[in-house]
Amino acid sequence: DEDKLFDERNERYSSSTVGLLKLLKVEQQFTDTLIKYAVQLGEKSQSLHSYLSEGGHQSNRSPKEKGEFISNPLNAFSLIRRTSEDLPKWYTYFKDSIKNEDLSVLDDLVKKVPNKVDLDSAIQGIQRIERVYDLKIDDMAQGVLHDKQYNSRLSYRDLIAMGNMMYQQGDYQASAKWYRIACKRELDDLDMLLNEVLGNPSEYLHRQYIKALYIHASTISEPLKSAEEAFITAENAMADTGQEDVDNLMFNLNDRENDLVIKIQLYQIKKRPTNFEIGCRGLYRRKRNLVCRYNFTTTAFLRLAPLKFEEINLDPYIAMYHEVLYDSEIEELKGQSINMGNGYADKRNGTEIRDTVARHAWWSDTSSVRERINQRIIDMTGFNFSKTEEIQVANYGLGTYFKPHFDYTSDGFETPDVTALGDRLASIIFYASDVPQGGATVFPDINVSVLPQKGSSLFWFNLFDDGRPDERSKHSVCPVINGDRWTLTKWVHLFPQMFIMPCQP
Ligand SMILES: O=C(O)CCC(=O)C(=O)O
Ligand SMILES: [Fe+2]
Repeated sequence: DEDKLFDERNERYSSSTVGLLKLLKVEQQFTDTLIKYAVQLGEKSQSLHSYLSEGGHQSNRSPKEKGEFISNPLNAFSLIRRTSEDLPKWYTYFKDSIKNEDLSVLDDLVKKVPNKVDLDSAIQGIQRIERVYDLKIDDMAQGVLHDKQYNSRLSYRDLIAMGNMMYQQGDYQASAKWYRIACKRELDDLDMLLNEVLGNPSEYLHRQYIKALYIHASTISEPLKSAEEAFITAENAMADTGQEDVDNLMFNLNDRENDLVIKIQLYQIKKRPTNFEIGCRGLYRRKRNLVCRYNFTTTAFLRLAPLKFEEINLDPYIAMYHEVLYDSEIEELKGQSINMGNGYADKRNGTEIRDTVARHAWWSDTSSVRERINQRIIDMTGFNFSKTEEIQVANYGLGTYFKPHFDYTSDGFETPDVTALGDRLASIIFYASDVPQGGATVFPDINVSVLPQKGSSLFWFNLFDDGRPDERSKHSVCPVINGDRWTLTKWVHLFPQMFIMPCQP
């Protein structure tokens, strides 16, 4: 299966809401089948019912409810975690318990569960949301995202999965935070029946929590000692510790007062935010002396239908056109965007697994909507290009983001469109959805941050008049906290604008 794991053409459910909705359907079909055969488990069927009564499993949602459900990263992560880890265990349990029934439906479904890369990306997504927006893991576990309480929370096993990954990555502080909440959750709802099917992670969790706490504490009290050394000490010490001692330690750690001290210490040290993160948090200072007006002048068409126009930044020039995409066009676009590919921000480097930014596609269907949108860009900007040119569509997923980058390609790597038409003079992003939380477009070097507004479009230059790259055009997409982020991207190439924007002598 290794090859399949590293094949970047494989769809990742986590990297788009389109993918997450597909996975929701797989889970639904799977659990429907389990329920159908549950009677034959007799008393054991209790465990299935208690599993399904946990948050998240809910049939009969409307399409709109499904969309909202999946737009919440906690639900999305929980879905990916339990389909990739739990469903295969249920599969085995049913196969072993019900011998004389045909369970071939499950044989096919179990092949569709998310693979390790997908689960890891989902975990990274949650971690990214936590880091970039400086959220508290304690809050997230309870369904609070950026001060907003949602009706969803992470399960005991979700929390352990987060802790394990942070431990693996050597972030013992974050790891201890996740494990700590998991230990509390365990005291609340211990479920023996479920442990029979899914395994009982309790002993392992306690040992991991103790190790993570120890390593984190020693990196603070002995800063000269490396985390590596502390890790080895902790692993060795724990290997020699009997279960009774672990239980005693846990009893102390769970004591209310001790736990409070641990919590305070775990949250004491914070990383300094990058300028990109400050932008994502909406903390840049407001710009002054900018205007909003109607643009009547670009083309003859606009004299009939003026556009609402907002200046975002003067130098380099960035502007926003409001209400330029109709809902009906957006719906048509989404309908045509089922088969999208993984989008990456980094160049491929051997077998390294790259972060997916989003699912995207060149909108290649030569529909009349695409021509209409291209014509609109021509009307808006006065630039010159064929209205049959392709447009890029993107749909973001669980905590996915686009690192700070340039759209011009002068720094070496060339794409076919650039070879044929010249470098990307300007970029135009149409926001095809509102994003309730997160997902801003940020220009970290000039302190500009723009929140997506459905139907509006953002415009900026990547090059100076004479075609030299303008480094201030560096931009990025903040991770989506909650929402379904859709965009259309249009690049305006240099060559066709030759007679519209003459170079300065
Ligand atoms: O979606 C955005 O806000 C920006 C996307 C972007 O930078 C790109 O596609 O190059
Ligand atoms: Fe870009």
